[in-house]
Amino acid sequence: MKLSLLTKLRQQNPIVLNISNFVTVQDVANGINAIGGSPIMSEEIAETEAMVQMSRAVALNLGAFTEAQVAHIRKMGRLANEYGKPVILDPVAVGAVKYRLEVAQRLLTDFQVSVIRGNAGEIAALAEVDWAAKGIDAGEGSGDLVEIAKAAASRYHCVVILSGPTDVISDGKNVVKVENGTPLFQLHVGSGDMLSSIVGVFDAVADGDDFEAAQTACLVFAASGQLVAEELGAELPGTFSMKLMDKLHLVTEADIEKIAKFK
Ligand SMILES: Nc1ncnc2c1ncn2[C@@H]1O[C@H](COP(=O)(O)OP(=O)(O)O)[C@@H](O)[C@H]1O
Ligand SMILES: Cc1ncsc1CCOP(=O)(O)O
Ligand SMILES: [Mg+2]
Repeated sequence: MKLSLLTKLRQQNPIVLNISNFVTVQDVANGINAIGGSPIMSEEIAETEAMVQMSRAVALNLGAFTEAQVAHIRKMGRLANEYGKPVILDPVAVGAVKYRLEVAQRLLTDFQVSVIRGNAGEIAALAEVDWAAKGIDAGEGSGDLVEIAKAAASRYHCVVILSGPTDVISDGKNVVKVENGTPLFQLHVGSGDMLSSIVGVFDAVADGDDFEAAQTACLVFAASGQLVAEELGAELPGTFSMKLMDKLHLVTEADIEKIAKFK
């Protein structure tokens, strides 16, 4: 775990390029901004090369794409590989819709991703493990989360974050579990999307260490939410999302160290 990445990213304010979905785009942009990165979103394929060149990481969210956007996503992924920029993929609802899974799997053969971040239902689908995903949510399953994360990481040759009550992060061999968080995350649509793009901010300054970037982003994000929930002391999803943005901006390495729970 490399908490110093938090200070480093705030000093460097890296640009992170995003393909977002129309549901959570505002949260994702502000989440990147609040933690200390500089977000940019794009919907025009003609500007892809310039966008990738000026960015330090690329976060591709498959939350609500059209067929035309798949070509844009493919071009962005390939250019990111060409220019050596880390790519984060969020495979939203691939466990619930076969078409989405097929598109995600095709994209994963078109370019190399650095990190895949999804919930249990999404990562199980990519690893081809039986699981009953429910829409954008993890759903129900009985598989071993560590084995599922490891299998997906080995299969796609990247780091995998299987998020949930415990975040499981694996590079296919090594595994780290982050146990911080709050169930309030589940009451805010866009928590996962924010995390995926924030992984991009950490990876932008991690000098190629995707595994460290992924772990640290998970810890900072989950611990920030936990701190907000503890301060709130009540189940208030609207206030939670507002205060989460404040906390992402204000949280320090020392605040996180005090409550960090990982192994
Ligand atoms: N029940 C929970 N308890 C603690 N943290 C949680 C819980 N559910 C989700 N989280 C946290 O919420 C964030 C988003 O993860 P997740 O809900 O799995 O993504 P998605 O929104 O894509 O389904 C992660 O930081 C994760 O650790
Ligand atoms: C509701 C919804 N529908 C398509 S994408 C999306 C948002 C998913 O956000 P998250 O996975 O972060 O909860
Ligand atoms: Mg999600």
